[in-house]
Amino acid sequence: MLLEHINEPKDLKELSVEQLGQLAEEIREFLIEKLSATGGHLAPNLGVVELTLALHYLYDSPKDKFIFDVGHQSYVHKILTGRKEQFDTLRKYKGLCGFVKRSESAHDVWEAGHSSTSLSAAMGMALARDLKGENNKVVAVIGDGALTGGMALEALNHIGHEKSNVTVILNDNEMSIAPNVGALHHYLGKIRTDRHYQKAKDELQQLLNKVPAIGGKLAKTAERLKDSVKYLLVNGGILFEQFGFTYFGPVDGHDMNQLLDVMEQANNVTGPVLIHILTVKGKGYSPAEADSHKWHGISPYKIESGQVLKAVGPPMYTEVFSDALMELAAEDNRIVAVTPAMPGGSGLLKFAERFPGRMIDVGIAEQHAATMCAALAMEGMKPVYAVYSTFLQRAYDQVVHDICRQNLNVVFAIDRAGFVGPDGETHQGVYDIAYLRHIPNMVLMMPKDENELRQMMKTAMDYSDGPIAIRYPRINGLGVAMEPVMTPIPIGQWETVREGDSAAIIAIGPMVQVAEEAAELLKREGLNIRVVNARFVKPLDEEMLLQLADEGLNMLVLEEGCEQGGLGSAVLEFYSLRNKRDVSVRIKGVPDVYVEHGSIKEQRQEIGLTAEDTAAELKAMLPRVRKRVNGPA
Ligand SMILES: Cc1ncc(C[n+]2csc(CCOP(=O)(O)OP(=O)(O)O)c2C)c(N)n1
Ligand SMILES: CC(=O)[C@@H](O)[C@H](O)COP(=O)(O)O
Ligand SMILES: [Mg+2]
Repeated sequence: MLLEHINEPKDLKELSVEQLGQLAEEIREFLIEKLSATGGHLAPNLGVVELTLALHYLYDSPKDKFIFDVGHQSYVHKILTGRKEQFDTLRKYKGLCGFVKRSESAHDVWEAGHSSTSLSAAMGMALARDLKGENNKVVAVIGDGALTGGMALEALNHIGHEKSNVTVILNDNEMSIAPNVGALHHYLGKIRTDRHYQKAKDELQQLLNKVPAIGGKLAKTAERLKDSVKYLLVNGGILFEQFGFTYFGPVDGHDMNQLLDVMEQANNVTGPVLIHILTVKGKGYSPAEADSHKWHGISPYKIESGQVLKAVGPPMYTEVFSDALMELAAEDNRIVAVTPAMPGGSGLLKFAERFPGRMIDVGIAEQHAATMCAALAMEGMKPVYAVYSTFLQRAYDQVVHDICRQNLNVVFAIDRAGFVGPDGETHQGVYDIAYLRHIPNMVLMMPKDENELRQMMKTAMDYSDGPIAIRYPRINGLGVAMEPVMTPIPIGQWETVREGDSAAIIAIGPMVQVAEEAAELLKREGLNIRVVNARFVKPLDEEMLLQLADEGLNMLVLEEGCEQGGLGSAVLEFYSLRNKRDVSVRIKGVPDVYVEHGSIKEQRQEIGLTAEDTAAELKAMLPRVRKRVNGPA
């Protein structure tokens, strides 16, 4: 076994190309075995084994800087840089991060999790290098999916302009998470299917050979035609060449010899270089090769059968959203679903099958998706922008400038709101309450359970006065009864789910259940805690807030979102703006920290968002309670 002797990149340098090939197979077996227990981004990593070996074989990390776009395909890099022993902790609490992580290794020079940032980072590092008079290599590895992200094209444009010494390795496996989309994808496809080019080129040559030697101008024209057509055919990377890059490729990204050869050639070129490699997502594990969409990010599985060990239970909120949307779309053909490259994760695959042409995947283009939805609404359609909370951060200006300011009736279906678990700090959906609620015309709501999500879907579809957003978490529902008819909820109306006169918890989303559990704990201590389902962040239920203040109840606002600017801030602002000085409000949410990977349960424990924490928080707020003398409360 070669892998056991590889503890840092220099251990690769003595290996032969054949040994590198053997090592690649050992790494594949390692990944398949380890991730069967931990889950993770298996397919992307199986596709970059040879590439990552070639990088560490040829270059000198960390002096030479490797920047992995998104970073979900950095497991091989981690194996080669001294972290293979930690793979049993991958994406677990306080364990190995599933993305590049500077605190883990000096070889991790740039972190991500969100797509399409690698080329901008590469430009910055190259510029710093040049200004400091240093001479290290800067290499960005970007996938064909990430290349559809606007930032990547902005950076490509700038790098070509600056003619910086940057090497871009385009890992083209024809997949984003789902099959990739876009004109660029089709362009790459043309280059990829070079056998057609090859055939055309050969036919052209044979044709020209048959033409009897013709003198004069015609001969010259024919020659020029042949050369320009040949150039175009041969040099599929014409687009990148026009951007100022020297294009190499397409290269078989699993052929060590080809990879090393082309990367050595590229090493001798000054200015921007783009190496286009063709890989297979999921290479070496047949279930992943057969369905790399499913195996992009996978739960633990049985290696032999490829059977995924999914926990059973009530439907995920995403599934409830998807079913409700299809029910509503069957009745309203204005409804169009828009996703930035997440049709699977956002639950839109069945919708796309059932309503052909009404599910639009724009690629990794959250900003474009938002403004396109604004225009769809402007023209009388009912766009449903399905997006993860964390990825909607990319489109903040478009939400303000194009959608809310023009007061357009876009429905935001914000998934992964709150803690997301294993993806950790780059993916936590804990900022959208803060970055949406202050925008004029926005309506923002969150259900306490899956049945209320259905009601909110109907509420949103019936609402036509401007933008409206529903946020829901990356968890299973509570298993509550689902009312067959979706009944809309009056906009801005909260709900008291538990009566009480000792204090009140104002909770949102899954925190309502936590609040009820805390109230149950405190009941044993003679406290009657009221629980309010603050299902609208905007508008607030002003009547209920004034009533709570009039009753003089101590209030604890409980939210799985940032405390600064969140629901609690909204409540405090409400009272302050009305000069209500004699109110007691405390906020319990996510403090000013990043919450790293682990399970959602562990993340709540770390932050103090459990029922026990909430009970303790409330007791600390209340004057010592005298035991009731006459019987239970
Ligand atoms: C801004 C943003 N939007 C969406 C995602 C979700 N996402 C993660 S990886 C990925 C696809 C990346 O495709 P590609 O770059 O081709 O890499 P591959 O997995 O094919 O190796 C997407 C859409 C993200 N991480 N960041
Ligand atoms: C790397 C990336 O951003 C996506 O693969 C993300 O991990 C998907 O998240 P879900 O697993 O919540 O769909
Ligand atoms: Mg890809």
